[in-house]
Amino acid sequence: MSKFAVLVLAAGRSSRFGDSTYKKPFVMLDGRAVWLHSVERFTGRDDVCQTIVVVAPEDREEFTRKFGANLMFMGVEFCEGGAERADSVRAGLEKVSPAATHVAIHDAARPMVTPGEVDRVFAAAVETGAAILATPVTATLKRVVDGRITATEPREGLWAAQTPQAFELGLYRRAVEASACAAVTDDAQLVERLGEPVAIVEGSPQNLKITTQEDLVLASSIFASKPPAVKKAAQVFEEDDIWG
Ligand SMILES: Nc1ccn([C@@H]2O[C@H](COP(=O)(O)OP(=O)(O)OP(=O)(O)O)[C@@H](O)[C@H]2O)c(=O)n1
Ligand SMILES: C[C@](O)(CO)[C@H](O)COP(=O)(O)O
Repeated sequence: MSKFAVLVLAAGRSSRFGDSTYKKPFVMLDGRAVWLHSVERFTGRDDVCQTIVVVAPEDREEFTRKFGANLMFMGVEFCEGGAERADSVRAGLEKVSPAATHVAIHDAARPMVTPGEVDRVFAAAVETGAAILATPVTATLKRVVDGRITATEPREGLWAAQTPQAFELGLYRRAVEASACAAVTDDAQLVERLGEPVAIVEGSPQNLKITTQEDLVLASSIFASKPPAVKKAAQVFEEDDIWG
């Protein structure tokens, strides 16, 4: 049976999150910290052998003080991330258990991912070696220079990448080793650079990444729009659509 090590990335600067006391992985959403929602999508899965939260060095002390009990109760590990996303991924990779056959990398800032989406992207990664959640681009895309439209870009074939992004572990280690210190904004890019195929698994726009304060409002309204009983029951039974 395939076993996934899951890296939940929470070590960013939240610079687009505006004036907030806490960085976005640590703000409350529907009564729990954003990072906790994300981690809960993976802990307790039979195909997950390890979950590692990656936090910024400057957040380590407060994170362990506030959430140490949660980590211990859930059997979740943590490590310090780096200045760039790829540095945080490398730090997490160094802790991956020898029992793992695959690695999944998930933004802590994407707390709305559903168990069914995780099922599908994990299955695709086992089948193909590399897979990511994504949604087809539906907006009309404009290229803008100095506040003026300079072109309308064709959107045919364009998808917006999400996470989890999941890979056969050996493949991903090769991709990271070959990448030097590439400035990449997602994890699939490193595998693409090897010339290896990465499968797309269609997700939902509800698997939004909390980047700005407005995204937090959107995420809160999605939670609020679901009857608590259904949401709770679904969470207990891990149904595909936990939103009922
Ligand atoms: N060096 C980094 C950069 C990002 N992340 C994580 O990767 C996810 C997606 O990144 P992003 O939304 O860009 O988060 P930030 O980098 O914090 O946001 P910003 O660019 O606004 O500072 C987030 O959960 C973030 O914590 C990380 O672990 N380490
Ligand atoms: C990984 C990602 O969430 C896929 O859309 C996105 O690339 C993260 O980018 P960011 O610049 O770190 O927000």
